[in-house]
Order: sequence, then structure tokens, then C-alpha cells
Amino acid sequence: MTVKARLAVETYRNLVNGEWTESLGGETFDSVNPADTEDVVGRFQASVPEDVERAVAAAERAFRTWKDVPPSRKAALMFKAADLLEARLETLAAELTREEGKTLLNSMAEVKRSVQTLRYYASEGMNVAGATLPSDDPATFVYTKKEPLGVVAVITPWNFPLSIPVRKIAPALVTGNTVVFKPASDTPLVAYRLAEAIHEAGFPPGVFNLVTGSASQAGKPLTSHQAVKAVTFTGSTAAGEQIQRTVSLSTRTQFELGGKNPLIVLDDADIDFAVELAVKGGFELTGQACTGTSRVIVMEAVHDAFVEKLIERTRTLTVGSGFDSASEIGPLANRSQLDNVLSYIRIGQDEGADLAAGGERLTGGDYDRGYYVRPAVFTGVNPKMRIAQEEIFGPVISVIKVKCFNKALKVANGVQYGLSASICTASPERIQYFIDHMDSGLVKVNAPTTGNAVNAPFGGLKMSGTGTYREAGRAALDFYLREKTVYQQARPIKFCCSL
Ligand SMILES: NC(=O)C1=CN([C@@H]2O[C@H](COP(=O)(O)OP(=O)(O)OC[C@H]3O[C@@H](n4cnc5c(N)ncnc54)[C@H](OP(=O)(O)O)[C@@H]3O)[C@@H](O)[C@H]2O)C=CC1
Ligand SMILES: CCCCCC(=O)O
Repeated sequence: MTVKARLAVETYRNLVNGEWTESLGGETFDSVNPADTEDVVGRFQASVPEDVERAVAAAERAFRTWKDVPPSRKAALMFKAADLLEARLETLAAELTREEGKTLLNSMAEVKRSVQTLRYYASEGMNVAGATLPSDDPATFVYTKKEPLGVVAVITPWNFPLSIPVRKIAPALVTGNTVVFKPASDTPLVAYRLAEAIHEAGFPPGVFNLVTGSASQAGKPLTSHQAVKAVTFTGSTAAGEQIQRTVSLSTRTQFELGGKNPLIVLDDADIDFAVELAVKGGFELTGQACTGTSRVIVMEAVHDAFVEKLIERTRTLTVGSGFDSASEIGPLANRSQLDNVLSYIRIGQDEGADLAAGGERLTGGDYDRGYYVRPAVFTGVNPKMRIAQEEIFGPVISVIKVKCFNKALKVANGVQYGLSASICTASPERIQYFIDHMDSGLVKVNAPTTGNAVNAPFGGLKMSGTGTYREAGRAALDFYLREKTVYQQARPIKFCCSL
């Protein structure tokens, strides 16, 4: 990169106690465009543990007053932040595509989803309520009340760099908690823009703090901090396990982790429709969605017809910069993603699966500037193969042939993950059986495995996440609240006279 270009790169600061501040470590790191790695998106604070300490202290101080701010005032600030994001939709979507690589269409959808989420929780915050309970003692009033926890640590991945943080931060703030947010180091600019909107909306100093930096220098000091009352994390199962080992017993945790999501295609499925479900679920977002389709389990009666059409459709997909309106699939988000996907392509071939389409790094022209790979389809996959068991988190579909529906369900449940699963069939009986016997947190019928609603609980089972607290919907509020049961004894009343 030329000196001039390097000098032109803007440096962004942390938000601590309502002030834009530089890291005490004095170091920065660059965020680069995965479609054009010569393009430095911005320079961000490589925060050190002392930065985390200051942010947590600010959040702790702010909590003492923020928790008692009237719900209508909290809601007004949330609505204001949503309005500010909405007013910046075009710019923010372009920055999201530039930093994460997804198509502009998907970035626009993500910004809109984030605005919707902020507004949803602004309203829901006004409905946080306890309950009154019948009491055997008429002189005792029994009820429950909900209270915020305190300082919440929010740690998020790069694949939905705005909507995943927002669906954690919004319920955390509206229930009266304060937040220290450490975003993925691949997408700090989008996180910074969210911090800007929250700051400009008028949230009091210290209520929301942004600390960019690495897992080791910023993430770990944050999750292990004694003053942090809750950690909400979305990311890989491996990182989730590491974090679980650092939090103290008194810290509440919420983990949304990996997936190995199946689409089951039964013998009565519309094949063209099933192919579209597989392509949308498996390749949209360049396969970088934890709810993405990575296994397609097809009954043998329709297997060959399905595979033929899937290969044909996969080969037509256009891969390119997210800014190119012709692109259906963008680059992978970073170098390690590219290396990881290519290594699984080799693993699949070494295991004896047939690479029926794609799988190669795309080169030549603009492809040389980014992390591009052609979407891949493996056939002849044995359910026990690594490509059928392990999360690849890229545009790689493994097709598994089975004799019958029962076997399809057994294969679908035969992995350590349980996030999302879908079935393509017209049979009501088999749909109901699938809904009742599929071990996943999300179950889809004649729909892609990806996609979820703002107002519906979201979360995985098994190694896809801790099943205790759900994200999204009203359910998300529970993670950020504790419950107190009150027995209020009425003092006996003394009348001045008897009626
Ligand atoms: N279940 C779900 O809803 C979702 C799950 N995912 C999963 O996330 C993964 C891809 O995202 P990716 O960002 O690479 O995931 P990672 O798990 O590598 O990182 C996620 C976030 O956690 C931070 N982090 C990593 N390790 C630690 C640690 N020990 N202590 C504190 N913070 C830590 C990272 O910081 P840094 O970036 O600085 O390394 C990042 O901010 C995939 O496995 C995917 O399945 C993604 C989206 C949704
Ligand atoms: C807010 C959207 C979350 C989707 C999580 C995923 O599919 O990676």
C-alpha cells in the first residue's frame, strides 16, 4: 500500500465512559476489505487489559443510575439510536460490505434488521414485569420483581457484525444493565458505527462502552472480570469453551455457538424447490452463517435428480465483490476462513467424497485481490466423514444419500450440533414427526435453514449453544434480568372506632 494510501486510513477510538479514547497500549490494528485486501477499511485500538478495566469501571459506575432511569426514557434513547442507524442505512450497508464482504443486498437487510431490533426492544422494555401471587395470609402481599444484573460483556463474531451485537445490546440496555462491547477484530468499523449511534442518541456516559481488540488482550480480560455479571457470546464452539473456563461461577453466560445444519429432502419433494432451499441456505452469505445449510440429506428415490440439478445450479452462481450487483456470493471474510474452507475441501477428497462442483480458490483479475472460492458440492458423503460432522463455515454442501425418512432423521441428529434444521416434503405426517423428533433449536419446514425473526426465540441445542437462555424475542430479556420474590407483611391497622 502506498504511503499516501496508508496515511489516508482513518483511526477509530474506543468509547469509554462517554469519551472517544485511545488504547493505553498505544497500538492499533487494521481492518481490511476481504474483497480487496489492499484496501484498509480503518485502523482500530488494539486494546489492552487496562482499557478493559477502565471500561468495566465506567459501566459499573453508570449502572448505579442507569438502572433507575424511567423505562420510557430508556425507550426514547433506543428509538433515537434506531433512527440514527436508519438515517445512515446506505453508508452503513456499504461499510458492512466493505468490511465483511457480504453482498450489498444482504448488508442492507442486516442494517434494516438491526433498526427493527432496536425498536422492538425499545417497546418490549416497557413490558418487563413481575407477577403478583395469591397468599394464604391476607396480611401478606406476595409478588415478584425483575431487576437488572449490572455490567454485561458482549462478545460477537464477524459474520453478522451489526445484527448480532444489536440483538444482545438492545435487551441488555433496555432492562437497565450497562454494557462493555468487544466486537470481532475482523469487523470493528461496523461496531464503531453502532457505538456512534448509541453515543449520539444520548445514552449517559458509561452505559455503553466499546473496546476493540484481540480475544487475548481484550476479550479474555473482559469475560474474566469480577465486576462482569453476565457474558453473552456468539462465536465458535471452541471459543465458547475457552470463555466458559474463564468466567467466574457468579457470572451468567449465554453462548450461541456453531452449527452443522441439515436440509432433509424427502421422496415427495419438489426437486427444483429443494435445490433453491439448499443454495439459499448453503451458499448465501458465502456459507458464513451458523444457521447455514452444510448437509443435504436426500432420499435415494430422488437423490440423482436432486444432485444433478444442484450441481447445475451451483455452477451458475456468480461469485464476486459484494458491491457488484451481479454477485450472488461475496468473498470469504478473512484469510483464515479461506484457508479453513480450502483445507476442508482437501479433507473431503482425502476421505473419499466426490467433489462434484467447485471447491477451488478463484484467481485472475479482481479475484487475486480477495478471498474468493467457488461454492462446493460434495456427493457420496458418508455421515461419519469429517465434512459431514465438523463445521466448515463456508460455501460447502455435503450431500448424503439415505434409503428412508427414518434414516434421514437419524443422520440429521447424528452430529454434536443442534442449531437449525429443515425438511422439504409435502407430507403432513412426516413434517409433524420431523418437528417433534429433530434435536435442534430452530426447525424449518419447506424453508431454508437460515433466517430468523426478531420476535421469535433463537438458540441452539447440544454443542450449538447453552440451552438455558434464548436470544431474540421476549425470551432474550430473561437473560438480562434476575427475579426477586417479595413477601410484604401489612402492619395490623388500628381503627379509632368500630363501625
Ligand atoms: N450460534 C450462532 O448464533 C452463531 C455462531 N457463529 C460461529 O462463530 C464462528 C465464526 O465467527 P468467529 O468470529 O470466527 O468466531 P470466534 O469464536 O473466533 O470469535 C467470536 C468472537 O469471540 C472473540 N473471542 C474468541 N475467543 C475468545 C476468548 N477466548 N475470550 C474472549 N473472546 C474471544 C473473538 O475475538 P477476535 O475477533 O478478536 O478473535 C470474536 O470477537 C463460527 O464457528 C460460527 O459457527 C457465528 C454466528 C452466529
Ligand atoms: C441476527 C442474525 C443471526 C443469524 C445467525 C447466523 O445464522 O449466523
